[in-house]
Parts: sequence; C-alpha cells; structure tokens
Amino acid sequence: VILRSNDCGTDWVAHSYSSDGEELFYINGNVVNKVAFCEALQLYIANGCDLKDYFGSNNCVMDGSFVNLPSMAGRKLLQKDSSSKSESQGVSKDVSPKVGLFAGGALLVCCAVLCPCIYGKKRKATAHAVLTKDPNSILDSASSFEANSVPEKVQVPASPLRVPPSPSRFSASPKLKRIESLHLNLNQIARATRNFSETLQIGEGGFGTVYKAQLEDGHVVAVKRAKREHFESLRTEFSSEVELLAKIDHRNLVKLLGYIEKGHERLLITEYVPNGTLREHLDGQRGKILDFNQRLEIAIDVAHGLTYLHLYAEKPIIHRDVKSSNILLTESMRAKVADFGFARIGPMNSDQTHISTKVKGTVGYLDPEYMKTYQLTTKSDVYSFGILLLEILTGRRPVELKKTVEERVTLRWAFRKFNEGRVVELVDPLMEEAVNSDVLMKMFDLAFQCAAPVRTDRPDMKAVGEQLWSIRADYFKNSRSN
Ligand SMILES: Nc1ncnc2c1ncn2[C@@H]1O[C@H](COP(=O)(O)OP(=O)(O)OP(=O)(O)O)[C@@H](O)[C@H]1O
Repeated sequence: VILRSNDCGTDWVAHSYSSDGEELFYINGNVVNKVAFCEALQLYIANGCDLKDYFGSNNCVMDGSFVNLPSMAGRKLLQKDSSSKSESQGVSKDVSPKVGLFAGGALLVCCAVLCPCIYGKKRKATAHAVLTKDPNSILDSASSFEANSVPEKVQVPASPLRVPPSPSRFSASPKLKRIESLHLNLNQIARATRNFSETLQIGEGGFGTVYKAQLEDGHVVAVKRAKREHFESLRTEFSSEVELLAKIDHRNLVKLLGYIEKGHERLLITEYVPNGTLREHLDGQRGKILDFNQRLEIAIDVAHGLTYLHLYAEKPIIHRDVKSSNILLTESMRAKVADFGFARIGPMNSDQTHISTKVKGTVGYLDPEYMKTYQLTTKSDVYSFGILLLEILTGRRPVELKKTVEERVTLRWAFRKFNEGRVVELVDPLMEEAVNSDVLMKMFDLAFQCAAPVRTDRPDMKAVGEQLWSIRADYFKNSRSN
C-alpha cells in the first residue's frame, strides 16, 4: 500500500508485509517503527492532509486503542523552519523534512459520563446583545432559557485576573505568510463587491454583513463588513490576533486572508465556502438531508480543525464560538470552522492552566465552568463541540424554545433519554437511515464526555478526533456486515 499525500507535498508513506508476515512501515523509503509511522500519519491528518481512508482502517490501532504516543511535540516542531528538522521525534532524521516535523500524542481518554448541568442565559434581543452578568448568578440563569428566540452572543465584564497575552515563543516563522501578502485595499474590495451591492450579500451576522466578492485575479472571497458598534471590540479583541489567525492554514478552518481598517470601514476578507452552514443543512434548507456518514465526517473535520488550533498552530488558539452556524460546508461536504472573531490565544506556558478573560460565545454552547470562573481553556471549545455533536446527531438546536420545559434543553433531554437506553429516539427524525445502536451509543457518549460540566472530565480535542475515527471504523464495519 503506497499512500501519497497530495496535501502535504511529496512525502509518501507506505505499509507492507515482509515475506514472513511481519508488518513493515516506510516513510519516504526508509523503514521506521510503527509508532513513528503512526505519529507521522496522525500529524499528516492533524495538518489537514487527506489520508483518511487509510487512517480509518485501524492500522494505527493497537489492542483496540490508538498507540499511546508522546504528546504535545507537534506544535513545538511545527514552529521550526524546515532547516531544523533534526529535532523530529520518533522519525529518523533522514526521513523527510516534513514528516520529520510531525510528532504528536494520541491519547484515548475515557472519561466517565457525568450528568451534564445546563447553564445559560437567554434574553429577547439581537444576536449580539451584550450582557452584564453576575458570575454568581449562572445557576439561576438556566431557568431563563424560557420564551426566547435565537441564541445570543454573550459578553461579560473582564475578570480582574485578566492576564495579558504572553510574548510569542516562536516569533520567527519565515515559512508563514504575513497578512499583508494579500495586498488588498478598500478600493479593490469596493470594486469586487460592486460597492457592497445587496445582490452580493450572502449573509448577515451579529458582526456585520457578509458579501461574496470576486477579486481582479478571479479569486472568489467572502468579505465581512463590520457594523460600527463592533469597531471597538475588533480593535481590542481581534486585530492584535489577526496576524496570528492569518498564518493559520488548515483545510478545516476558514482561511483569513486579510483585514482592512480604513476610515469608517472595517473589513475581514476570508476564504469563500460555497455550500452554506451546517445549521442550514440540518434544517433542510439546502436540499438533501445529511446522512449519517456525512454527519460523522463533518464532526471529524471540525475535530481536526479545532485540534489544529489547540495544538499545532503557532500558539494555542481557543475559538470560543464553535456552533453549527459557524461551520461552513464545501460542495463536497467537507466542513470548515469559520468566524474567529472571538478567538483568543490560550495558555502559553505549561504551568499556566488557563487564561482569565471576559466570557464570550453563544448561549447554549458556552462552557459552564468558564462562565462561572472566567477561566478560559481549550476545553471550553471541547464543551461547545459536545453541544455541536448533539446538534449533528439530533438535528436539534441546543435550546429548542418551542418544546416543553422538560425537552427544551437538548443536552438535558438527550442525557435523560440516553440513560433510559432510548438512544434511537434521539436521532434526527429527518435522517431516515437506521444506524447501528452501538455506534449511536458511542457518538452520544462522546458528546456527553465533551459536554461534561467540569473541564477536567472532558477529553481534549485530539482524543475526540481519535474516538470519532474509531466510531467511523465501527460504522463501516457494521454497514459492510448488513
Ligand atoms: N467565508 C464564508 N463563505 C461563505 N459564506 C459565508 C462565509 N462567512 C459567512 N458566510 C455566510 O454569512 C452568514 C453570516 O456569517 P457571520 O459569520 O457574519 O454570522 P453568523 O456566524 O451567522 O452569526 P454571528 O456572527 O452573529 O454568530 C453565515 O451564516 C454564512 O451563510
């Protein structure tokens, strides 16, 4: 089996058997051990390379769980310029510059499923209402989900513990593009959007209006034009991190291409993703209803995008607004995580467990521990991912306002049914396919692990991706045997 990586340049990996049946693993023609081979594969995948079919075939699974590898090496190594390849871990030095950079952990975390507690606050308001919030009143707020409409974004005052961003550990990254590389100016964008013509509007969010624009070189991009009330938060919260976000390049993350700040205009230019949001697909607004396999693939894509942000970006990045309307789909139904408006750099030192910051995000997806303590970690994204996974499986929104009180909060409703063994009843009724109940149990179990009320009970995003891969393998095994 020779596997070429299209997305990761010319490196290739291969797997075969010797004449006496022993497994052999190669990276660029060099024999390596299985651990090094699997590390390389995992990091290929974490970097957005397309080796899924191979990886899904369980070649990197030993005794039912992924090989246990040293964790956290990947990000450190990704910062190095390609000349410093000798620091690769587990892969022999002369293997490949790129594969040499790949190393990472794969820890299958099996957390107990804890009864999820729901915290939230809802008010009739526009999507971006700013709330002033007493951190002690979070528990009370659960009941105020009643009688309201769309999820709203939340901001609360900063905690006095707020820590200023630490200086970059890896300031020089010569390989990475700088944001200026797009060289766009306001006039070009005005032309490309035909002066922000209504006919080119593709969406409206709390942040502003989104346009589809064709640049002079033919590239189609999305342009987000900020509303004036967000100028201040753009300046303080976002522009300092724009450069960092612009360096991120992963197939499951919407690429930020540029940011223009001039006069009364604040524009974000991003990759254009043509096939609508995950929420629109779940609502049946985009034609064919997603089948189970597509839902599983979307969950895996999102897990990969978030793993990249948490572990492999130049600095750990916390998205803070993971939700179905921020997942965009391509024509081939690949998912990309969008909307980095709230993204923050996470803890930089190993002795720092969290950063303290304002609570931001969308009600229904917000980590209750972060809401209570203002302590933000990558596990807040894991919580939101858990809620998203429930949405993907059930088709429901995190809060279903038209349902009875007992059924209103999807996490509570699903957890109760799950514990009663009624998992099949949880599945999106629009999806007609009958999915094996063991596979469903594992998916829901994973969603509840992610949405555990305490962050230490949640797996990290990398482990979530691995569990999804293993569920995918089970799903295919079951589909084949039926
Ligand atoms: N890069 C993109 N490519 C294609 N369509 C996009 C892109 N970004 C946004 N859109 C479209 O524009 C809509 C509004 O996006 P935006 O991110 O501003 O708001 P939102 O995420 O829906 O809401 P909010 O930001 O208030 O949470 C999206 O729902 C989507 O349909």
